[in-house]
Order: sequence, then structure tokens, then C-alpha cells
Amino acid sequence: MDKFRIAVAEGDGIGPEVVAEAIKVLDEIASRFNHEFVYEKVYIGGIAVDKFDDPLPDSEVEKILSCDALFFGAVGGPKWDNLPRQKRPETGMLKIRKALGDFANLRPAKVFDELVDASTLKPEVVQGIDILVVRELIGGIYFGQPKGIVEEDGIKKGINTMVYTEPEIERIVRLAFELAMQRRKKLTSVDKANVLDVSQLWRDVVDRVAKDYPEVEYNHLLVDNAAMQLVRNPKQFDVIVTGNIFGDILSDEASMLTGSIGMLPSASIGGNVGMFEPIHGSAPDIAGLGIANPIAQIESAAMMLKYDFKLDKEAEIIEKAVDMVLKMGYRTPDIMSEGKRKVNTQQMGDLIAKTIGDVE
Ligand SMILES: NC(=O)C1=CN([C@@H]2O[C@H](COP(=O)(O)OP(=O)(O)OC[C@H]3O[C@@H](n4cnc5c(N)ncnc54)[C@H](O)[C@@H]3O)[C@@H](O)[C@H]2O)C=CC1
Ligand SMILES: CC(C)CC(=O)C(=O)O
Ligand SMILES: [Mg+2]
Repeated sequence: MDKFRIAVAEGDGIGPEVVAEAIKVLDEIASRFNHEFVYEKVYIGGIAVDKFDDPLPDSEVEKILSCDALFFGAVGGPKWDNLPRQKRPETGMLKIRKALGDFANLRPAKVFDELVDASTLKPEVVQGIDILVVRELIGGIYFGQPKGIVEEDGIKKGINTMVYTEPEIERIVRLAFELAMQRRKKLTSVDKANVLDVSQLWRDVVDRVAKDYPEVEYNHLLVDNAAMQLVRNPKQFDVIVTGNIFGDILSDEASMLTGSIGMLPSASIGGNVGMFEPIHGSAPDIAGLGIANPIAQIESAAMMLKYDFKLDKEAEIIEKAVDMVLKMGYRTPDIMSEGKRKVNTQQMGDLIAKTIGDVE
């Protein structure tokens, strides 16, 4: 029997609701394939602020570092929005990403055939889309110094700084080229090199690294154009590699090609312990209503099995079960369309867990 220790941070808002459904699916996999998943509850975000007055206490970091993976819901909410920056839930999340050293955040945006009608874009634009956004996760403007709000001569000034070193760029770009080699061998690097020096360095590094991957067809796009191209002609994209803030924004945009942000999982890798979370936030507007889509969280569990535990077959079974449940016509409200069967968060989790046993 294989044993894996998983640190579970449910976080805030819809976090606990969707994590509970993903755990159901993991338990089903464990019992069918004779694995043991041991869950270690950890506190990050608003829930940790309430309990410890700290969005990421050292004790939680230690616990996570002793586990094989971190399975994460989402953090944040209006209750904590006016706290000083150091105490905000989001600061805890940024700190744990940095502490784990997970520099690469993989965000696949794949359109299920059954959900073509759920997208706000025309079916012919979104059908067959399979994009992988490779977002740099522990550098760039979310971490650069100096930062803060200072007052000079009675005038307040807000400062953030976008910094990337050459090695930081090279490691994420190289990984993106490697991933492109395993896919359709197309890579688009997104930057703002017409304005930002940090982006010029990014572009120079991409051009240099590209020489080691002659089979990969690559291009550069400025981020404003990339945002437009994602809705104009998303099928032109295979792998998109970009920095922290551009990747954050473009992946939320890409999620709407698939029908809902509730569909997009992610894997953060490259460090000591991998971290697996949906791309969405804590969705305070629907928290507690039982209507959140748990598929992004469930697919994040599949990514954990694949990328961290090397359980490729089990990961694929989860993906197939999701596909089958969608084919049966079940939909949470965010992906609902005419003639389909509306279900709530728990029902969707139950259906996917139950369907695991029916996957061929
Ligand atoms: N990784 C994380 O923990 C993240 C945390 N946040 C935090 O989450 C809080 C809310 O941020 P928002 O900007 O509202 O972004 P959000 O991603 O939480 O929600 C955006 C919209 O998408 C909907 N949505 C999100 N996930 C859904 C799901 N699984 N099923 C159905 N609908 C879903 C929400 O209801 C909302 O209308 C903030 O405190 C923010 O800082 C935001 C993004 C990432
Ligand atoms: C809450 C932010 C710090 C991050 C975010 O929006 C994301 O990682 O998608
Ligand atoms: Mg985001």
C-alpha cells in the first residue's frame, strides 16, 4: 500500500465546501487502488487569522513541509479586507507559495465538448481548446521590493516593483519549453517589453532558451494583445508562459473559454512540496449557498496525483469521471445550460466520486 501525507488547507469562503468534495473523490481513489491518503489539516488565510492572529503561522509551514503535498482551497473575504497587509489572508497564501519554492503554476484551460455551450463565446471559437498557462509564481510584482504606501511631503505614494532575475526567468521558461515539447510544440511568451525593462530581459531570455528547443515554434505577444487574442482566436495557443501578474489575469480570462472559473485547476511545482489549488478565489458572493462548482478543486486533486505522486492512471480516472458526469448532463449553476440537470456542490462531488468505479 502506498501512503501519502497531504496537508489540507481548506481556507475561506467556498474553500471548505469544494475541498470536502475533492476529498470524497480522493477517498474513493484510495479505497479502489489500495493507497492510503493521510490528511493533515492546516490553517492558512482568514481562518488562520481568526485562530492565530496570523494568516500563516510558522507551525503550519512546518507541518506542510513534513507532508508530500499541500492541497489548498482558497483564501480571503470581506471580513479580512481591511486588515493591515501582513495580516491579510492573501499574504499568507503568497508566503506559503514562496516558502515551498513552487515557482511554476500550471493552469490548464481545456474545453470539455459537453460544455461548449456553457462558454459566453461562440461554440466554434471555443470547441477543442486545450491551453496550458505556465505562470511564474514566486517572483515579479507580487514580491518585488520596494513596496508599500509611504507619505512624502504630505502626499501618499503607493509602490510595488516588478523584478525578475535572469535565473528566475530562465527556470520557468525552460520548464515551459519542456512542457511544450510534450504537447503540440507551440509556445507563446507574454510580456510588456514595449514598456517594461523587466519584460525586455524576459524576452531576451526566451530568445536564448528557445535555441535549445528548435522543434518548438514560439512567439512573443504583448500582454494587452494576448488578452485580446485569447477571446478573438484562442485556438492559436498551446502553452503560454508569462510572469506572475500577467499569468494571474490571463488565466482567469482563459477560464471563461471553458465555461466557468469553477472548472480550472492548478498545480504549483518546482519546490520542496507541490501545492494544488483551483485558480479561483474564495467566492464570498456564493459562499455557504452550496452552489459552488467543485470541479476545479477535484481536477486539482487529479493534478496532485499526477504531478506529485506520479499516479498518472488514477489522475486520468478522475478526469474521465468528471467527463462522464458532464456527459450525463449534470451541471452546477455556473455551467448550467438548457435541458441539463442542475445539481449542487455536494451532489456534483457525490456523482464524480460514484462514477470513479464506472470508469473503464
Ligand atoms: N488562490 C486564492 O486563494 C485566491 C483568493 N482570492 C481571494 O478570493 C476573494 C474573492 O475574490 P474574487 O475577486 O471575487 O474572485 P473569485 O475567484 O473568488 O470569484 C470570482 C467570481 O467567480 C465565481 N466563482 C469562483 N469560483 C467559483 C466556483 N468554484 N463555482 C462557481 N462560481 C465561482 C464567484 O462567485 C465570483 O462571482 C478575495 O478575497 C480574493 O483576494 C482570489 C483569487 C485567488
Ligand atoms: C489572491 C492572489 C494573491 C492570487 C491570485 O489571484 C491567484 O493566484 O490566482
Ligand atoms: Mg487569481
